[in-house]
Amino acid sequence: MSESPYNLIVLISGNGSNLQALIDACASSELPNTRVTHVISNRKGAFGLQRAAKASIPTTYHNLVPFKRKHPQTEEGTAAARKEYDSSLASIILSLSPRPDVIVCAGWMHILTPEFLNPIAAQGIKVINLHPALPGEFAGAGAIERAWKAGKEEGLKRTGVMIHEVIAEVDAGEAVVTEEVELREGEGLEDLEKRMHEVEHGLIVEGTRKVLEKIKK
Ligand SMILES: Nc1nc2c(c(=O)[nH]1)N[C@@H](CN(C=O)c1ccc(C(=O)N[C@@H](CCC(=O)O)C(=O)O)cc1)CN2
Ligand SMILES: NCC(=O)N[C@@H]1O[C@H](COP(=O)([O-])[O-])[C@@H](O)[C@H]1O
Repeated sequence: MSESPYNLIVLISGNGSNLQALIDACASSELPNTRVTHVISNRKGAFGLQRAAKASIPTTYHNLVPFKRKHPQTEEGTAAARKEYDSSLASIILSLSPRPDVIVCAGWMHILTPEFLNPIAAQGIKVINLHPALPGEFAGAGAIERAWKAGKEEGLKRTGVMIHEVIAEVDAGEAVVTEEVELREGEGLEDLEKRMHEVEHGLIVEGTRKVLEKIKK
């Protein structure tokens, strides 16, 4: 990797354990010459914001409510609000210094619209996402529970985790790295979730490193 550091902006919505994995990797040799320069959450109470603050990483709470208030509470109004919200999110990110090399969705629980994706792509910034499923399976929210149920009810033998490029179609972007996770007969959902999160914490670092290795600084 080059002398000038690689800059990551991480989008979160919750606990931030995957954010923590990235922060720890930057502090070790796992992600050399790399730093998390900003963390953005769509939820004020996200514990990941506290993790960032503890690591002296600047944070932003990007609240959807002010955008919703400007539109009628209809399907169309909500869609318009989300587009304005996403456009604003892109403007916030593009106004930050240093400019990110990669934006990592680490439990970011909003579907990103082209109003976000297009201006970011225009600046040559990659967006990647951690998804607790394999390519083409269980797209969207609640993937772990859906796989667990498929194991119980349909005999599914394995699920997995992937880091993928983010495109408009949800969880359909090219996979950067994947790892299968076996489904164990009689295992409870919480135990599967624990095993999945352990895989996530390693894969988010490996996937970020793979993307950074392709960026020439
Ligand atoms: N355009 C894209 N946006 C996002 C992607 C993507 O691949 N393309 N990945 C997701 C992350 N994600 C799964 O990995 C995901 C998260 C949330 C949802 C979802 O249905 N969210 C609801 C709201 C849920 C909430 O606010 O509690 C919604 O957006 O209406 C789907 C997929 C990140 N975004
Ligand atoms: N569709 C994306 C998705 O469901 N992501 C899920 O959000 C969690 C975030 O945890 P964290 O806040 O502790 O990193 C991850 O564990 C992942 O399974």
